[in-house]
Amino acid sequence: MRAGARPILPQHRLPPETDMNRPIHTLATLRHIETLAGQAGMPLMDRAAGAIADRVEQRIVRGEPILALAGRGNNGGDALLAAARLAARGHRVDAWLPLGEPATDDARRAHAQALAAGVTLVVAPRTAPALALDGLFGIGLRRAPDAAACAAIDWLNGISGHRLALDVPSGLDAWSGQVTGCAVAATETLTFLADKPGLLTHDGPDQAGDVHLATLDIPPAWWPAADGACYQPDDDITHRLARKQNAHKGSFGCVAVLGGATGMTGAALLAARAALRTGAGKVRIGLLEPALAVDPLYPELMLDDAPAPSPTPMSRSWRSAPGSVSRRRPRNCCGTRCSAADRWCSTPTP
Ligand SMILES: NC(=O)C1=CN([C@@H]2O[C@H](COP(=O)(O)OP(=O)(O)OC[C@H]3O[C@@H](n4cnc5c(N)ncnc54)[C@H](O)[C@@H]3O)[C@@H](O)[C@H]2O)[C@@H](O)CC1
Ligand SMILES: [K+]
Repeated sequence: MRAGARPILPQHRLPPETDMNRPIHTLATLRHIETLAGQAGMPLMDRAAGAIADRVEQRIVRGEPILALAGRGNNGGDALLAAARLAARGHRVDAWLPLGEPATDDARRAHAQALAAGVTLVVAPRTAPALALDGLFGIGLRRAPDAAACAAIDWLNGISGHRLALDVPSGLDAWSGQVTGCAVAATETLTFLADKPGLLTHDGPDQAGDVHLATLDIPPAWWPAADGACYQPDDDITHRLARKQNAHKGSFGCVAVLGGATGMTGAALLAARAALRTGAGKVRIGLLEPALAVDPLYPELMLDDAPAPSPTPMSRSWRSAPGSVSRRRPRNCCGTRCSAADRWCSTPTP
């Protein structure tokens, strides 16, 4: 890093980069990391291009046609620089810029390198590619794609080949996960630096396909504490929890789940099962309308009636559970409402 260019974000720490717990950062943090990399002379686009080219070579065999679809920003730059790398490795690569010439210095440099490496610029795709790189828009999407962008996106969505989205599928809002207008339906997304919230929520999971992360070797000290994490437990999570052999359910805390108004038992059960699977020792469900004596899949769950309304004293077990509760019915079907005054909380609803 250049002298004087120090990271300014607090609480630096290593982002946990396991498949089970991938950090999620705000787009502002990613932009800040990008700035630090620029100050340090760290070639992030080159690293992204290398990761893209490696990924492409896992998907196709030499000789199959590749198309790089590039927008005007650095997302397009990623596509063009990857195209340059692939052409230099002997692949057959076309590049299509349906929105016009590159508009950033890095993208212009990538464009020049692509041409120098033998990438063919086309005004319309010549043939159906075996793989297309989607580099129209990344985290710089500012508004719904216009007609020209949607036409290119529609074309891309119509090919039978592999659609590899770079950073995020073009048209998807990298923060909200929403699609307004049109978006690439990727078969796979290679995202850079960290997972984007938009890949994980709303339309994101449907649009992104399989998501892979290329961290681009950012120094761990540059990362602030993550704003969230993509938690992906496998079915055997409990065997990964570090526990003494001589432990029992009383050693790992208690979770209380309240819910299960008439016809809504499932939400309470799912929440309670999730608590068990993530390591809670005792999990009690207070059903507003008792419908079950036991959960046959998770018989270790303790099913109960929801406790009586305050000020009636609650049973000892419910008093020891997190928070205190009232038996007042939720005001919507799933009881989304949480209130400090009412002191009950139940499951969220869309
Ligand atoms: N943030 C980082 O650290 C890194 C960023 N990289 C790449 O750079 C991307 C971000 O690049 P940019 O900030 O240049 O942004 P983008 O390339 O995502 O998009 C910006 C361009 O699209 C135009 N645009 C935005 N919305 C539009 C719309 N609805 N219709 C038509 N044009 C529209 C803008 O005018 C601008 O020309 C990332 O997604 C990633 O692919 C990578 O090179 C690696 C590192
Ligand atoms: K993209």
